[in-house]
Amino acid sequence: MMEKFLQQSVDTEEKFYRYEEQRLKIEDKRREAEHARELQMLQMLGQMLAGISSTVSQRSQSMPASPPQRANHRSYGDNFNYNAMTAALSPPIVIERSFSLHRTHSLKDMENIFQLVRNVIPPLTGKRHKGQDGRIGIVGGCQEYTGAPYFAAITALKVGADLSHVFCTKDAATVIKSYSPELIVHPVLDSPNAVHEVEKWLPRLHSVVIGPGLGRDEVLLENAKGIIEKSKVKGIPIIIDADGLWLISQQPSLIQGYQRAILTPNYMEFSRLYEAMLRDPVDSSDHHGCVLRLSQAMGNLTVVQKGERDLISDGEKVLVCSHEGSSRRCGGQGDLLSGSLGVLAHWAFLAGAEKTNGQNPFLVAAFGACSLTRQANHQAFQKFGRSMTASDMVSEVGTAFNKLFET
Ligand SMILES: NC(=O)C1=CN([C@@H]2O[C@H](COP(=O)(O)OP(=O)(O)OC[C@H]3O[C@@H](n4cnc5c(N)ncnc54)[C@H](O)[C@@H]3O)[C@@H](O)[C@H]2O)[C@@H](O)CC1
Ligand SMILES: Nc1ncnc2c1ncn2[C@@H]1O[C@H](COP(=O)(O)OP(=O)(O)OP(=O)(O)O)[C@@H](O)[C@H]1O
Repeated sequence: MMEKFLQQSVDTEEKFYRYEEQRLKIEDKRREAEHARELQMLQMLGQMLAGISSTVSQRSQSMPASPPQRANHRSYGDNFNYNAMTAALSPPIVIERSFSLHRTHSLKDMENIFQLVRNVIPPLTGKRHKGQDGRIGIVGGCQEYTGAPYFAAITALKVGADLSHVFCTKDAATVIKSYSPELIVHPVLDSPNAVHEVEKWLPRLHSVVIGPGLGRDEVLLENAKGIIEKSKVKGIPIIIDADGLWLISQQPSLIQGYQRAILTPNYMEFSRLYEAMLRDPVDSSDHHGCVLRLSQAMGNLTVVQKGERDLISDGEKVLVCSHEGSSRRCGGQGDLLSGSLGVLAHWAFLAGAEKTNGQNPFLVAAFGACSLTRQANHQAFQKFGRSMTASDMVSEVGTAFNKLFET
């Protein structure tokens, strides 16, 4: 009897989600019509953007041969019309963006690219229902690290996702739940059928963030690997951070060529990946070239090299985000970045290249997430100075978002 009831509940839930997906598609079409005029405006802005500050850089002499994945170039959106021939012949473009709200000369540039970010943000309307604005999964959280998945997951909610799931180990789950009643926490990551347990949820997730607080236990890394493989099969945007990047530096082929992936390495993670892929140490006199080459070697997926300036590349362009943050470098800031990127990547992917005026939607999403993280850092630092922690930044996410994107 109980089993029958449970089965019925599962069936009903499945129906609900199928219905919801249909609703989402209809809603998207409506939004597209609504935004047709905005698009026109954006096209004009895009032309200005191209004219203002694009500089063409030379292809690096030491650039490795293009990996075979370049044949699949630009597969981040089904409707994306990309001329692979043109891409193969054109030199990479480096777009410099040095953004500080206190430097008036850069305000115009900033406005242009921020407008592209704004354009992918779904409008808040009374017609949408729970789940439509994003269901994000965070894969990470173990005995040692419970803060990292929490920061990523709560940030996803504060940016505007409707539901935020954490897939973590059993002993991390109660701790993470106790931080926040808003999160949906699955204590499955160290279970014998972990991949299957997470796979069941994948049809309901719009993006997954793999790595915050994952740790380096071999069983957990193996499970993360299985989850990445299943997510790829479903075409879900994947953000890989922290220990997820450790896994990738051991087995790059796991994600190589999957252009719906975004890697967010910090200094150490970038060096590890770069050496694994390029068999050379990072050239500290050519940061742009390094991020460009790493993205190319990975098959043109998006790489966000975090640091004093965030360098974002898809192997063709390099965006630079040096939006003002602060000198405070407490742990957890990268988790805010990956959580916010989970949401923005979904929004940008859904909106497609049309809404981003032909720019790679994942570049636009990454730029938005970097700016947002740095703005939250800046605001929190204004209040707390040296005592600022990642939790203080989480509290600033809403106002930072409004300041940058809701104006
Ligand atoms: N509260 C939490 O639960 C937190 C957990 N975290 C997790 O901790 C795990 C390990 O992350 P780590 O970043 O420590 O791992 P890494 O092994 O990548 O870092 C190793 C060391 O490199 C150092 N390093 C970082 N940037 C550097 C730079 N620019 N120059 C020189 N050295 C540098 C770090 O201080 C660290 O000691 C991840 O799972 C991560 O998600 C972090 O996200 C921080 C917060
Ligand atoms: N020197 C710096 N100056 C200004 N901002 C920085 C600097 N270094 C990093 N950031 C910003 O901090 C954010 C997180 O980067 P960081 O290098 O701290 O990540 P991380 O080490 O992966 O974080 P975590 O502690 O969550 O693992 C990024 O948005 C980046 O822009």
